[in-house]
Amino acid sequence: MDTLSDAYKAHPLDLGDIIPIDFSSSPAIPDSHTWFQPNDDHFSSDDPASSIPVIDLLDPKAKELISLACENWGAFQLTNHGIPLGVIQGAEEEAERLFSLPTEQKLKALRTPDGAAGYGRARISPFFPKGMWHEGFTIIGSASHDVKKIWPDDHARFCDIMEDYEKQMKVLAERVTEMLFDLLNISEEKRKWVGANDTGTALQLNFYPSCPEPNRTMGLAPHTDTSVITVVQSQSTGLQIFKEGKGWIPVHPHPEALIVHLGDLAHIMSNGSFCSPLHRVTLNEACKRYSIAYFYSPPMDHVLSPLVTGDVDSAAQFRPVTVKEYIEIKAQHFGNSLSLIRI
Ligand SMILES: O=C(O)CCC(=O)C(=O)O
Ligand SMILES: [Fe+2]
Repeated sequence: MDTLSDAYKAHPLDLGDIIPIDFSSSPAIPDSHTWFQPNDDHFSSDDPASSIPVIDLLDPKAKELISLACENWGAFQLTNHGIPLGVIQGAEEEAERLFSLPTEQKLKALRTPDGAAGYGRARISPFFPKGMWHEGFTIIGSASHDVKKIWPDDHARFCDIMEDYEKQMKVLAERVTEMLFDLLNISEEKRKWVGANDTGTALQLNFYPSCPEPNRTMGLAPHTDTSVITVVQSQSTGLQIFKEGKGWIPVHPHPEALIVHLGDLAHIMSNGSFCSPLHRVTLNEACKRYSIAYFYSPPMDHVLSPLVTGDVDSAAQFRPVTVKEYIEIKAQHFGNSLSLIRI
């Protein structure tokens, strides 16, 4: 069975697109990381009332509210999600412990040019002319192979905490995915993979160092996720979601919520009725920011075919593709990928 790592093998990156700069020794923004000039107007105004909805998973109307959020935003914040606070905080503390290490130590676990797991720049970096104020660490399956290189004698704590975090995220992701599939009337046959052990999951730890001139650079550049759903934890502001006609809308993290985004695979499966939102991360002068994203997708050989109802209007918008094929298209064509499979 192919894995997520196999899907990336055909598109190796340059080392320059993998190695982050040493942010601790960058008192100013270097030209390589300058996205905007001081007077550029690129941040939208902030109206907290018109951001993504906060939905209580135990609300009897949760399914309907999720349906509306998926149509309007492709994202929502979820409370009463069942993941203990200790698990969330424990994972964030381990992410912080890892990213606080000296650069030489983190570079021991640098991602290989054709690999998907390990330490490095965001995988979307080659599609942008400028670097991002960000470091990432990707875990696919067990973290121990990479973490042993960083902490030869002390990797068990990190690995155990991340493994437990992933297990709990999987249960939540399955629950939310089943709700989405109920809403879309997806058949038993097409949802058999939910709950299986060979799903295409990945855990992405993100670190955004504090930044001397936050308005001139970028934390994470605009992108859509490839997953069916992504569950993100972060207690800090910075995430923004693009809303057609309104611009970039900040997400104000609810202290007890996790953020759920739909990815391109959900957009394809729903035949475009649910959207995979463009999102980005901005920076802060005073605070560092951490986030952990759990990507949940079907197995690589699963065929995605858009849901088509009996309506004349609902002819399939996308040709059928396997998950692996779509990930390979995205690794090469990034933001144009959906249009490349459009019928
Ligand atoms: O840091 C965040 O809040 C979002 C991270 C994200 O979008 C990603 O890892 O794909
Ligand atoms: Fe994302």
